[in-house]
Amino acid sequence: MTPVVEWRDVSRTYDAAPPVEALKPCSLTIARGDHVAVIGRSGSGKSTLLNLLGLLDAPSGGTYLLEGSDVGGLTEAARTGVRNHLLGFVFQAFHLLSYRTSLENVELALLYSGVPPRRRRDSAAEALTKVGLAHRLDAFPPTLSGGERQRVAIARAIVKRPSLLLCDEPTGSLDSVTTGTVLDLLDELNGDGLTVVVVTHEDDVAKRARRLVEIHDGLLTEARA
Ligand SMILES: Nc1ncnc2c1ncn2[C@@H]1O[C@H](COP(=O)(O)OP(=O)(O)OP(=O)(O)O)[C@@H](O)[C@H]1O
Repeated sequence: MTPVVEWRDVSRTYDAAPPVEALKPCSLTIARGDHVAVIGRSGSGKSTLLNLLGLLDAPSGGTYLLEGSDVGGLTEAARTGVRNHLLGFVFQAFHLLSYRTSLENVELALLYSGVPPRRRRDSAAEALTKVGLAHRLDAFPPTLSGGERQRVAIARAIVKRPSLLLCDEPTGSLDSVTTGTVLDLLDELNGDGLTVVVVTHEDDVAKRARRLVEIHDGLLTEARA
C-alpha cells in the first residue's frame, strides 16, 4: 500500500547569515494508520519538521511524496490546495472563532470544498458527535471548557476526512485530566484508521504513540518503532 508520507533525504536550511540547517537530510515513511510522536528539545527542529509535513513550508532538498504524489516542488498556491484537501491540523491554542458556534466553526472547514450547505451542516454535526459534543453544537467557544474547545478543533480537523492529522502540542493548554480525554480521543480516531502525527514535549503524550521519532539538532532518529 502507498504510504501516506514518504520522505527521501528531505532537508531544510534557513537562509540566514550564517545559514541554519534546521533539518538534516532525513528519510521517513509514515504508513496509513500510523500513530507517530515527534519529540525533541526546544530549537531541535520540531516546528520545521511539522511545517514541512504540513506543506506550510517547502524542503530545501530531497523528495516528499504525499499519498504517492511529489509535493516537494509545488508552488505555494498548489501546496495550499493539497494541504486543504489532505491534511488536518490541531494546534495547542485551538484557533476557534469565538463568535461562531461549534457547528459553524466545524462547517467553515468545508466552506471552500464545494460541499453543499446542507451536507456541510450534516458532516459538521457528525464530526462533533464523533468527538462527543453532539450536545454542544450551538455553543460558542468561550462557553466551552478547554478540553471541549480542543474537541471542536479536532472535529474541524477531521471533518474533511484528511489523510493525515498533524497535531502540534495538542494538550499543551490542558490540565492532566483533560489531557487524558483528548489523548483518548486521538487514540480512538487512530483506531478508526486515521494517521496521526503528534509533536510534543510531554512524555504522557509521546507514550500513547506507537512510533516515537526523536529530533536532535536537526537530526531525525527513530527512537521506538
Ligand atoms: N525562519 C528561520 N530562519 C532562521 N532560523 C530559523 C528559522 N526558523 C527556525 N530557525 C532555527 O531553526 C532551528 C529549529 O527551529 P524549530 O522552530 O524547528 O525548533 P523547535 O524544535 O520547534 O523549537 P521549539 O520547541 O522551541 O518550538 C532553531 O535553531 C531555530 O532558531
